[in-house]
Amino acid sequence: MSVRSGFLVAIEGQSGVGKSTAARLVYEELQRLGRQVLLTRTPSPSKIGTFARAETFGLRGLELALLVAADRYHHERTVIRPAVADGAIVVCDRYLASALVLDPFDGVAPGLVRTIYQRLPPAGLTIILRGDPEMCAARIAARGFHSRFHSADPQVNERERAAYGGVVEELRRGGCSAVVHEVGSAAATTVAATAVAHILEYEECGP
Ligand SMILES: Nc1ncnc2c1ncn2[C@@H]1O[C@H](COP(=O)(O)OP(=O)(O)O)[C@@H](O)[C@H]1O
Ligand SMILES: Cc1cn([C@H]2C[C@H](O)[C@@H](COP(=O)(O)OP(=O)(O)O)O2)c(=O)[nH]c1=O
Repeated sequence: MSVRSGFLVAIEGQSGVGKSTAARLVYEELQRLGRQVLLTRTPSPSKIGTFARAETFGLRGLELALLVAADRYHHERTVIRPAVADGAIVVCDRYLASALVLDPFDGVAPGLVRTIYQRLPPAGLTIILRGDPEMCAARIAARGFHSRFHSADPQVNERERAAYGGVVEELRRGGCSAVVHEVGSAAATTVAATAVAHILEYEECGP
């Protein structure tokens, strides 16, 4: 049986659904299973990504979308691609789906977003976490706001939830395996265990 080695897994979904928490637990579990694994995120920890993250109140629309896109292209070329080539499973908190969802919310025409990202290599696997908007909004309120994209309004969160659902087929057409996981009221470790199961299944279906 052939097994994939070296691929990118994107963790996506509504604000507050638990992406960062799940990504960290997935990273730890894959390490425990003996995999070579890199945990990262976009906007990335690079200078461009750090600037983009810090400036969601100062920059908006196309300005911010292009900055975030520049960071994604740079991070893919300089960090993700080399790690994948080296055989690592790269777990990335937010990737293409976040742009497809968030940029239009910020007033960038959906067609333009697709054009901007035309040359970005797709993730091998995208795991979209979906949760109850009331629960996600309450978590954001409890965690605090550090971005213009964070809202404690469940209606805003519901819009995000719906928009992520709306890009699943498009990701698949782009060559990415995309799965949706409803987190319900599961503990973070349970959410991560499901994500790991998806990753191991994807790994087995290689190359
Ligand atoms: N399964 C879970 N159950 C309860 N709380 C969670 C769960 N996953 C994450 N959290 C908490 O919810 C908040 C948002 O999680 P986070 O991982 O930052 O979400 P995201 O990255 O999707 O915005 C954090 O305070 C985190 O500790
Ligand atoms: C326009 C745009 C913004 N962002 C913003 C929205 C997020 O608030 C921020 C990422 O910061 P992050 O701290 O990861 O947010 P969250 O806690 O919701 O995961 O970057 C993107 O990730 N992608 C985009 O395409």
